[in-house]
Amino acid sequence: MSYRNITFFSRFESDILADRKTITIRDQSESHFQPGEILTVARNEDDQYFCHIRVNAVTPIHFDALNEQHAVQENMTLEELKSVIQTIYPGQNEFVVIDFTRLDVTGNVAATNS
Ligand SMILES: CC(=O)Nc1cc[nH]c(=O)n1
Repeated sequence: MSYRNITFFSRFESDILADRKTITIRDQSESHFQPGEILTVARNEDDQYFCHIRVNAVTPIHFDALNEQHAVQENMTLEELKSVIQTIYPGQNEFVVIDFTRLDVTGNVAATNS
């Protein structure tokens, strides 16, 4: 079976593999993912595969509505999160929050609390 792809910057890889990062905030160009969909995850810099994730929810959000809960789910402070998003997407305000669960190599949910 083939899955759609998503990439993350390599600096996020360790947090994703440790289940410390369980959301990603993307612009409209990546708002097409669907709840229940399984995605193949690779590093943005070298396209190296590193895991699969299951999409739990895709929720529109304005930049100004980002809050502490999002920051916790990104394993960042809110200040860091807003800075990261403004750097990746300069001048943009409309995003989606993609809530995801990492899958283990057998395709099962990896974390025990999901
Ligand atoms: C490659 C890329 O855009 N990666 C991003 C963007 C926003 N959030 C995130 O976790 N990763």
